[in-house]
Amino acid sequence: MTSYGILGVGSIATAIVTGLCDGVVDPPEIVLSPRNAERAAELAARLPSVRVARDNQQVVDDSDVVVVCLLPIHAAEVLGGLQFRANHAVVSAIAGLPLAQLAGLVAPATDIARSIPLSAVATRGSVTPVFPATPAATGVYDRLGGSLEIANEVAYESVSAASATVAAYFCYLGTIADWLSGRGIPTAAARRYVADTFAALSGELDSPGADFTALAQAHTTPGGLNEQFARDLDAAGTYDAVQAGLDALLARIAEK
Ligand SMILES: NC(=O)C1=CN([C@@H]2O[C@H](COP(=O)(O)OP(=O)(O)OC[C@H]3O[C@@H](n4cnc5c(N)ncnc54)[C@H](OP(=O)(O)O)[C@@H]3O)[C@@H](O)[C@H]2O)C=CC1
Ligand SMILES: O=C(O)[C@@H]1CCC=N1
Repeated sequence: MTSYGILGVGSIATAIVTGLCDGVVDPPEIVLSPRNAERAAELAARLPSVRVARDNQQVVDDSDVVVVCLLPIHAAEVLGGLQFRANHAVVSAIAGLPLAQLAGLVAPATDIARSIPLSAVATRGSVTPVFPATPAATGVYDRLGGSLEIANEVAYESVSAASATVAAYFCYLGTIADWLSGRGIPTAAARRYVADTFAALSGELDSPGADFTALAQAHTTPGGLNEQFARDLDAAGTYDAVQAGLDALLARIAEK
């Protein structure tokens, strides 16, 4: 079975390792980089097929597929200091690091893919965009809820921008909950109400075609409150700001 090495054991690596191993009958062997020792040790203690390497080079030496979960600011320094083999496969989760730059850092390895995992891979509950769809990349993510092949790197970068809208989504929900608690609803109850409301609605996203206009329409009582709120946000430029923010993300991602 393919053995995996993970460089950078933070949030997304924890989700990937958990999804690959937790509750899995025949989990893969995984070796973790030692930095963030507490997190790595916790994973190794909890998951029998996971161990912690003595250094980053041992992660690379002991694995067939190296999954890179480093922060962008650390990538060049860390990867540039490691010796890869020509037969290594590399799967990067680093946002904004293009294939051409990765290739320079992991040479002589040439089997390289980029990917955009979300934390729901921990429960094998989300599909991960990959480019290109190398067997190593689809091999990892097909164990974690599926992989979505993106046609080219330009399109991949747009998907990468779109994937970075999650924190703002929670800020939106938090604003509603805070507004409620500011009006006397106990904070815990306000948060619970907002969370339950949107958790219940998330089932509607499974509708065929995920037509967001139709979904909005289905919740718009003519002359009603939803209609007013959506119109007010539109008039305030909220949706234009979403588009502008996405444009700015893409510009940052595409800046080499
Ligand atoms: N979080 C997410 O939802 C997603 C993240 N990504 C990408 O994944 C990457 C990691 O993000 P995330 O997990 O959130 O970040 P984290 O900061 O949680 O994880 C990065 C980890 O790298 C470790 N690290 C730093 N220097 C070294 C080194 N020299 N050798 C080995 N490990 C090192 C850090 O250790 P220490 O804490 O000790 O500094 C930290 O544990 C980023 O490039 C991000 O763009 C992509 C998709 C989603
Ligand atoms: O916010 C970030 O930078 C990373 C990339 C996509 C999701 N999280």
